[in-house]
Amino acid sequence: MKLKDPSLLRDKCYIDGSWISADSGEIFPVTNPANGETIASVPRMGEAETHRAIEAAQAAFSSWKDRTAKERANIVRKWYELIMANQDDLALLMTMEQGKPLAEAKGEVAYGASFVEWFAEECKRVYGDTIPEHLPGRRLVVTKEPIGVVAAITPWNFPIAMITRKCAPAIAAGCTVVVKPAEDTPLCAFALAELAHRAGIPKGVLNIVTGVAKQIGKAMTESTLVRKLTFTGSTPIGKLLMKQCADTVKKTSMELGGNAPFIVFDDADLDAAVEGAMLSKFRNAGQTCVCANRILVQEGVYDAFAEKLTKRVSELKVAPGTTEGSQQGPLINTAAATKVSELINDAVGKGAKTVIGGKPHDLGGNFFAPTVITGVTDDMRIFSEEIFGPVAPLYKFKTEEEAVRMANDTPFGLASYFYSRDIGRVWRVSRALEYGIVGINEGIISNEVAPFGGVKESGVGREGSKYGMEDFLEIKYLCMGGI
Ligand SMILES: NC(=O)C1=CN([C@@H]2O[C@H](COP(=O)(O)OP(=O)(O)OC[C@H]3O[C@@H](n4cnc5c(N)ncnc54)[C@H](OP(=O)(O)O)[C@@H]3O)[C@@H](O)[C@H]2O)C=CC1
Ligand SMILES: O=C(O)CCCC(=O)O
Repeated sequence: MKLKDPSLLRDKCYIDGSWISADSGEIFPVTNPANGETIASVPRMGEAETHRAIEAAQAAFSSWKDRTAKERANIVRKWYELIMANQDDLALLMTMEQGKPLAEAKGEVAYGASFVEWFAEECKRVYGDTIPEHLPGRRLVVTKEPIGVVAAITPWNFPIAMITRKCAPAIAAGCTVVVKPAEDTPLCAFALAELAHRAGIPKGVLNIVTGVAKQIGKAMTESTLVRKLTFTGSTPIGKLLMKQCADTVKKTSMELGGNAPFIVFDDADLDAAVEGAMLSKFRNAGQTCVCANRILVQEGVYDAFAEKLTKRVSELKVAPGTTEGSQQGPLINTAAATKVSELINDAVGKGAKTVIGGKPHDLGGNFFAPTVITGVTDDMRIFSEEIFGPVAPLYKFKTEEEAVRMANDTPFGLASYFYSRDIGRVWRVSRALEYGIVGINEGIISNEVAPFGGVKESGVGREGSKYGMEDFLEIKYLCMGGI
């Protein structure tokens, strides 16, 4: 891997401002999902090292929180500038360990950096309140304080943005953080730590620990020093971590699985809907929690939509992420490709029809052919499970009521999308969808200025936007008498 700045490729954990090996000296390999080759080996840490990282974060907390907001803002802003200055190297690291096409990886670096920029600005506006007194001679004041040591556990599908979306608000607010990145994508996390170090983020404020997920998660959740756990990943692990946090009553933020409906009504601009579906469905090879998971199309435009979508899907260039013009890289691992095949086979076995794709790509390995299947119904596994792959299943519906019922027929409630040009329907359906996010005539809803998060079993809390800061703050109420 040829980085412009080779020192961004780190293979040790970052604890208390130093690069550290596991106590045991054990390591595990990081592989390129496009060809299975080992890129680096990183420390296999466990409970003891995680507790030390938490202690370092606790030790750094009091002086970091006592800096003025402007001082913290300037340092975090510097971090943003360094991330953007190293966009090419970070993107290459990401493509090598995660697989997404280089152009998409560059986009994620900018997207990830946008949270750092936003929260550097936002931390100067953590305002409190005054409340009209309830009795004479009293003054009631509300202040907001950083919550303390934060533990963050992040997934492999956005190796930079999921870390910055958590760490930037936490650090800007005055918290200190211990991050456990996914085992598949630790190198981006280390590079972010290296840049944080160069930006002047003091030792102990940001720590990165890699290793045995269960042990690290145990140390993070049982520690009384950790006041908040923020997690992005699967719903079962999110539920497990929430349970583990109960004993020490930690505040939690959970960004969990989705099962996004993408509804196309008869009155939609069909070309716009196809473009929106391409973006929402095939971004990151379908491996996002906000990807369109069920495409519901009204009967009057079903065949036309299927035809137009299939044509666009046939044009997708599948290739290793480092190949010029690649639009879809490999899936993260063999298990992911196997699961996608199983969901398609189940649907086809129950009567669905593969229009294009439907099988592993000719490139072999973890590459999967971009797929459209029609005639999909709600008794198939694919209706209720997160696909996390490049498969567009098309369901047919007759009425608006039926579409809304199908859309809400899931325990998940993260992102939803619909295309319509009827203003009355736009308001009705927006209100009826039980989701944290609704994209209306829009396939990409993620950005740093808007609140990202779900309802039902998709999670708790919001990331990004002014609301994303609140999750790392505690309210303190001062009641002054004798005035
Ligand atoms: N909502 C979302 O954005 C995401 C959803 N998913 C969904 O989950 C499926 C499985 O993906 P997967 O990567 O296995 O998701 P996981 O939920 O298992 O992994 C997410 C993070 O949690 C960590 N983790 C796993 N088990 C524990 C534990 N017991 N204690 C503490 N941390 C733990 C992982 O570590 P490690 O990597 O070391 O195992 C990783 O850092 C996907 O196919 C997709 O459907 C996956 C990723 C993101
Ligand atoms: O899939 C996820 O893990 C959520 C990130 C997606 C996004 O920010 O758009």
